[in-house]
Amino acid sequence: MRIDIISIFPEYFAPLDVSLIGKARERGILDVHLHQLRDWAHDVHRTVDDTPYGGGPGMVMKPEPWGEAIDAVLAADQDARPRIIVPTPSGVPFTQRLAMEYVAEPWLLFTPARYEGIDSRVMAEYGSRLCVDEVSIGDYVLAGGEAAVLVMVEAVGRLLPGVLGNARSAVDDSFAPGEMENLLEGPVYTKPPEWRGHEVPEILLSGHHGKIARWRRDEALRRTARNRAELLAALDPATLDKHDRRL
Ligand SMILES: N#Cc1c(-c2ccc3ccn(Cc4ccc(CN5CCCC5)cc4)c3c2)n[nH]c1N
Repeated sequence: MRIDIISIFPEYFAPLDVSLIGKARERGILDVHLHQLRDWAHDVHRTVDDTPYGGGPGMVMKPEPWGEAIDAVLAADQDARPRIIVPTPSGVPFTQRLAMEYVAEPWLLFTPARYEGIDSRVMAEYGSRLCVDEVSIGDYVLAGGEAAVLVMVEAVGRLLPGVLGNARSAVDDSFAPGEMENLLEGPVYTKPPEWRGHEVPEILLSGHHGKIARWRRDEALRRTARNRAELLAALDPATLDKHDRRL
């Protein structure tokens, strides 16, 4: 998978050099290209913003630098077309299901903005011939889109084949489509068996895999009911057997 990111703060993406994503890049599973938007702002001050038409707070990012920058990225591979992902507070929710859709794409182009966002003509220009998604990572307001790109790149990158390794499968994730979809993970434990008077639940030491699976599902249901009751309502009744309903 190729990922391009255009930003006025490319240094914001230093975290993509480390850990899971950094290793995936070293192994050639992921190919990340960072671009400084100001390289396509040709005035002496490398200006990328201006006042909003119609008045209103803040500044809006000018269309010209973005248009030239996106054209330059598209020219990198004229036989392919990236899916463009625009982080914005007014976008569709970014979910595990959307991450699974994105991991199937060979090429993603992220356009994190600052100020009050990008002149709307930019995505109108590319939306006529490319897939352009406006996406939000949550119902709170950030100062720009870079943090959202870090979140999305990690959520998508960890799903790439070979990134998580054999020890872990994304299929077991919370929110992953399937039986565990809409269920939060339950508690996890490791050695020692007793720590400051706190013991590991006996069932987990029993070696009885069927009972352990049932206990984990019960705990997942309890935590979901406690922290995200609305997700329980979305659970397919067929996946809730009589035992679950007892909880
Ligand atoms: N993903 C995601 C995001 C973002 C996000 C993503 C990208 C940018 C680019 C700039 N900002 C700052 C900003 C702040 C307020 C507004 C609303 N204004 C009211 C009047 C006109 C707009 C628009 C932008 C961004 C914020 N915030 N929260 C998320 N989940």
